[in-house]
Amino acid sequence: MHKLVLIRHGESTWNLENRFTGWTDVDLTPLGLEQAVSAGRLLKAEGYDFDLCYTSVLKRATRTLWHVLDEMDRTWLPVVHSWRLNERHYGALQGLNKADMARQYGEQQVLVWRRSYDTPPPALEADDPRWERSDRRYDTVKDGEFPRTECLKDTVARVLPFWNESMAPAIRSGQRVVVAAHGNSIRALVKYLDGISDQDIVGLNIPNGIPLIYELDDQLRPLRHYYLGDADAIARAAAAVAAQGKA
Ligand SMILES: O=C(O)[C@@H](CO)OP(=O)(O)O
Repeated sequence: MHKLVLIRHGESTWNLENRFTGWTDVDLTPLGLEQAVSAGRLLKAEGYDFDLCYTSVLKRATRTLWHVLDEMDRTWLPVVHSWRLNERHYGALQGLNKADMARQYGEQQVLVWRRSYDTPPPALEADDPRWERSDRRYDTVKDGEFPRTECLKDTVARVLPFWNESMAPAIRSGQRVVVAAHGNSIRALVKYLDGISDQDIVGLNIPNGIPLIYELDDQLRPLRHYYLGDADAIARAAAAVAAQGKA
C-alpha cells in the first residue's frame, strides 16, 4: 500500500482578496504561512515521512512546501517543480474579484467559470500584459501547450502526462511522495484517481493547507482518502471555498 499526500497551498493574498488567481504568482498571507506550518507539524506528529516532493512553479505552493518540510526537518529532500502542477489558468478573469463578477454576471455564470468541467473562462489575448508566455520559468512549455485560459478538462490533460511519467512511477517504486499544489490541479488529480464524473467534480472544493491523504494499492488505485485534522473545521473550510463565487 502506498500513501500519497496532497496539500493545497495556504491562503494566498488573492484568496484573501477573493480574486481569480490562476497562474498569477501571488504569495501567502500570514495566515497562509501559519496553515503551511500547521500542516507540517501535523504530518510530523502523525508519523509521516517523505522521499520525494512535487510542487508547481508558483511561489504560494512552493513556499507552502518549504514550510511543511521545515517543520518536518526535511528541507534536504529532493523537490521537483513542474508547471503542469500549476493552478488552472483563469484566462481573462485573472485579477478580477469573484464576488464582483457574481454581481455583474450572476452566480450561475461564476459557478460555470469556476467549476464546470469543460467550459473555460474567457481567454487572455496574446498582447495582454497578464499573459505569462515571456516568463522564463515557462521556457520549456511548447507554444501549442501554453494556455491562455483553461477549464478543468484542460488542466487534467496537462497534469496527467506528468502523473504518468514522473509521479506514478516514483510512487510505484516505493518513494513516499508529498505534493504541494493548487485547488484545481489537485481537483484534476483527484478526479482522475477517484474516477469522479464530470458532473460530480463541480461540487468538490479543496481547502487551503490541509493534508489530503490517498491510500493507493499496487496499481495506484485509491483504497481510501481522508484529510488530516478536525473534520468539522475542514468541512467549513471547503464550504468557504465554494462560497467565494457568491455575490
Ligand atoms: O483563483 C484561483 O486560481 C482558484 C484557487 O484560488 O480559485 P477557484 O477556487 O475559484 O477555482
